[in-house]
Amino acid sequence: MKFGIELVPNEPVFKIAAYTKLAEEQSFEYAWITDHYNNREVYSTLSVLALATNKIKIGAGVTNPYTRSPVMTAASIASVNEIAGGRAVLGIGPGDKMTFEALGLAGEKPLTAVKETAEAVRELLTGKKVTYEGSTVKLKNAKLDFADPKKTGVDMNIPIYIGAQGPKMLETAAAVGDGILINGSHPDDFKAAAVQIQKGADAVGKKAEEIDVAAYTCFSIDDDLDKAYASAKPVTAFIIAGASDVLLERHGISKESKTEIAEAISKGDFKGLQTMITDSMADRFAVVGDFDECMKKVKELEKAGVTQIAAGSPLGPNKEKSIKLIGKMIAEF
Ligand SMILES: C[C@H](OP(=O)(O)OC[C@@H](O)[C@@H](O)[C@@H](O)Cn1c2nc(=O)[nH]c(=O)c-2cc2ccc(O)cc21)C(=O)N[C@@H](CCC(=O)N[C@@H](CCC(=O)O)C(=O)O)C(=O)O
Repeated sequence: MKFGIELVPNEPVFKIAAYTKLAEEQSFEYAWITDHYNNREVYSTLSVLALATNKIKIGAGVTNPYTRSPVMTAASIASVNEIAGGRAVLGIGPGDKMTFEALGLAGEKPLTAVKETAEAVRELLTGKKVTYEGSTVKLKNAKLDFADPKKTGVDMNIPIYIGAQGPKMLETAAAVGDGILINGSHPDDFKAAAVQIQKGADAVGKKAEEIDVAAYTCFSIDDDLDKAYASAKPVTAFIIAGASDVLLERHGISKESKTEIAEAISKGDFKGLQTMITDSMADRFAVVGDFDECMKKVKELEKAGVTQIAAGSPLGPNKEKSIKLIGKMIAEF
């Protein structure tokens, strides 16, 4: 099992770099930085992480085809890769529709846009001239002059992961991605995803087992169980409020509860959410508990086919303490 950490750049970049350095010292293999327009810019953040670390792989987890053109995504991740000495990874997803409204972006044809962006970026990273005639991506002799490994001495064959949850996006992800980042923390989510992953891999003659299936989890670990659950519940509330009907049904959450939770969020009633979100609800949408509890849940995710645990927000009531507890888990895994 590989372990990664998801960090949201809603704190100063040097703080994000300190968490990443600590994660590297705890033998985490990946650091994924989320990409939302309203947070610190992902590639600026990754450049600082590249300088602050020397082993951990670092990448966007995940960017999208709309707020940046594929060429700028390729140029940005290739630049980070050169600074990091070949440690960059790139996650591409359809983007968070809610944030697009503020930007006047429609986020059309998400499957096609993600597929074409991944294909175009992969071609651009060869450093060769690229002509790509897609329906959402059009390039004519575009070339990243510096991406030629003979010039930089850095392997630009950057692994491309796809952020995916819906069935068709999961199929697309399996077909075009080296890995998949799936927002989910419960084995049932990955048993369901396995069907689409197999279908998508079969469609292009890939072996499904070659795909790194990363659980992009809501993770909350602490010695104090109550504190771990209290820290997980607000994030669980946001997940439920944005969950599809399929996800709600899979985890036994009624549409009425979803509406109540969404209303409490919009009113900022985070105290009320602590009772509205029960521990068993949190268990469905988060890896939460003390060390033994979380170890047990991670092993259940491994049995469900997960090959990378990306420990995501909130990590726990005390981030540094949680990173060290997960480090202990990595050492004992
Ligand atoms: C588009 C959407 O795909 P989805 O995978 O469910 O998207 C939900 C999220 O994954 C998406 O919002 C991500 O960008 C969210 N996301 C992040 N979003 C962000 O904006 N920033 C992040 O940092 C971020 C991180 C992240 C990490 C992991 C992860 O799994 C998701 C993450 C969907 O609705 N898919 C459906 C329908 C797809 C569809 O629209 N099909 C149409 C269009 C076809 C076409 O595209 O041509 C059709 O079939 O006609 C499906 O997969 O079945």
